[in-house]
Amino acid sequence: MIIVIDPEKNTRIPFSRGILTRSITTTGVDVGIAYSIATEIVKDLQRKKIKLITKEEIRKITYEKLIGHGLKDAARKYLFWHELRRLKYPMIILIGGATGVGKSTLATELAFRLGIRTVIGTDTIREVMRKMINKELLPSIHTSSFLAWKELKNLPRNVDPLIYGFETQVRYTSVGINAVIERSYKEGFNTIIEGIHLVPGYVSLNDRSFMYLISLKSPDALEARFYERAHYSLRPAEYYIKNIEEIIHIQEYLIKKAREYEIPIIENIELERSINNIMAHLMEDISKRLKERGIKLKIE
Ligand SMILES: Nc1ncnc2c1ncn2[C@@H]1O[C@H](COP(=O)(O)OP(=O)(O)O)[C@@H](O)[C@H]1O
Ligand SMILES: O=C(O)[C@@H](COP(=O)(O)O)OP(=O)(O)O
Repeated sequence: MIIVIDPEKNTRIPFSRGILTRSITTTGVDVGIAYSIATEIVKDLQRKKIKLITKEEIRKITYEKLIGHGLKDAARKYLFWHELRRLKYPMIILIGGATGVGKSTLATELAFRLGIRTVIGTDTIREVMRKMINKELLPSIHTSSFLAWKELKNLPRNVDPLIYGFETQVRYTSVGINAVIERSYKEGFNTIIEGIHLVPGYVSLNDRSFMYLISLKSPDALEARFYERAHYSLRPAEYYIKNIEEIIHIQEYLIKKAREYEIPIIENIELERSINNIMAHLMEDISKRLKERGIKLKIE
């Protein structure tokens, strides 16, 4: 067995090909290729009869292996994410978008790639609020976001009822969301929050938060996602398809808001591409913020 030592933390853990594969996938390299590179590294270590290795040495070997495979860009990205981990740079990643566009799928995959352990859905935050504030007191949070308008009495004149109802639910849910953001910020831990209630202008952004809006413009593709989701969850596709016009109208509103607040919009057609797109944005955004703070990464 090969043991990995971390002289800084004074820890010893068994070498895991899975962990190494995951760290290589942060660069956007296909998981199959990442696995075979990790396997090559293991074989090299075994051939050289290495029993103890430091994390720093693994980093160097992996970087060189990526270069050796002609993956120069991936090698640079690999070093970037490792440097960031060393800097202990906390991130709050916010993934917004209409229902069914793929937010929770992307958030889970992103968490896996970045080794982030906390993923919170705004649906869960809304659910907690529902238990605390009953339907009579706050009807707008006790239904789906696209039906909230039906719960409101005395709708103001000259407003779009659907958007007014949606914004009302968002305004209340944002109280809980912003509390989670503040807590993550204060504690300095990595968090991913995903959900329809993350709306620019309502969600509080700070120097550690990175927001992206996920879209899926084709109604047919969105419909297919609802059927796909119904295979493994109890959320019936028909319920969402019946309301698809409202859902698409909310998506248009979210896209408008994202443009207004300069939030990157990621069209989620293919999962792998969307993830790589978000990772590329993140890398660029983080580098920019580090530069503004006068922090230089070793790789630059
Ligand atoms: N890029 C994608 N390509 C194909 N299917 C996807 C993609 N992203 C998500 N899905 C599927 O679409 C469905 C809805 O995704 P989900 O993550 O639950 O959406 P949301 O959290 O935005 O409501 C899920 O069954 C998911 O597996
Ligand atoms: O309110 C809404 O529009 C959806 C959002 O959920 P996501 O699909 O965005 O997670 O919640 P639901 O009514 O299905 O509990």
